[in-house]
Amino acid sequence: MIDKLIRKIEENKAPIVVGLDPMLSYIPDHVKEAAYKEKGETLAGAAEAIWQFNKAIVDSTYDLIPAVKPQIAMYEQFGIEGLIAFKKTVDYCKEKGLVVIGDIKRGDIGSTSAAYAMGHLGKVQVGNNSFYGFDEDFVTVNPYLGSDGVVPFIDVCKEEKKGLFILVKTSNPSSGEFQDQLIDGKPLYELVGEKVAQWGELHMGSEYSYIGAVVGATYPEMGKILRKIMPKTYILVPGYGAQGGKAEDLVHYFNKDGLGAIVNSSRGIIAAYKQEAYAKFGQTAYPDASRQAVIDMREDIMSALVNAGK
Ligand SMILES: O=c1ccn([C@@H]2O[C@H](COP(=O)(O)O)[C@@H](O)[C@H]2O)c(=O)[nH]1
Repeated sequence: MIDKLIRKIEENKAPIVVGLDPMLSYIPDHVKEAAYKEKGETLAGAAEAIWQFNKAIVDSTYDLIPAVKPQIAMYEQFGIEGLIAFKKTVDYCKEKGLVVIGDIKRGDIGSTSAAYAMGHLGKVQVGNNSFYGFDEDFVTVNPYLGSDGVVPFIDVCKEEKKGLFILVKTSNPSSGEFQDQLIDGKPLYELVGEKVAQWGELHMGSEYSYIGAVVGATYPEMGKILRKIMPKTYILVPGYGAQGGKAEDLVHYFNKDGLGAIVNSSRGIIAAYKQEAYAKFGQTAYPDASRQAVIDMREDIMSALVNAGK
């Protein structure tokens, strides 16, 4: 799957991911009204609104991008109905040829991690039958329970030819509380980065490993160091746009080959119609606003890479 992701990045000249984080407040009134008319102001109504909103954004952007990253929390808050909308979104994006990164941030003791891994990436056995659950292509994993929590995900990836993005240095303001703590003089995120690189070396695609890392756009100096520590690791970079990360800060997350990183934007794309720059599209043409925001993001990142000689 890492090779498919890289091929699609190269074909589209777009090292970008659209984050599908459909908060109800981002969904235009006409979409919510139609969904509530059909299913009521209920969890099912909210899930229908989410699904219709996502579908329109995917239809309007899929030819420009390699991948999407649905954030499961935005679906899970609506219970089972929300998870059905999550699954419909995953399936639809895959039908459209997109690589799907499930942002699920799981990690637990061994047997529980194995269950998460089977449910999201692999198959479960029921009697003589086996079934895929959510069936994303990659998922995000929290490594802070140690190898026991991560290895079950790696095992399923090996079997299914899928991949992971392991949290190394997150983009949020308080990420340093634990992640920057020094252990024998080295910050914890560097130790985690070294471990991710070791796991990765044992699980390679053609050029890059299918064991990737998450490094936030909001800490560019740390991103530069982590790029060196993890030369063959693909880095998923959240925090561009709405959280303040800028294209010129992100060039060091990429290798000289212009590959090695993929930058996520969620609110900046799916709620583009709410921004001043895209206001001319209005609520009804929200998918067109998202398309334009993807084009602008691609241009922003590609020109920064060209200026940096990558
Ligand atoms: O370090 C991290 C890890 C994950 N995220 C997730 O990415 C998106 C960011 O959304 P924006 O609207 O582009 O800010 C969201 O799903 C986060 O949960 C992150 O931001 N930082």
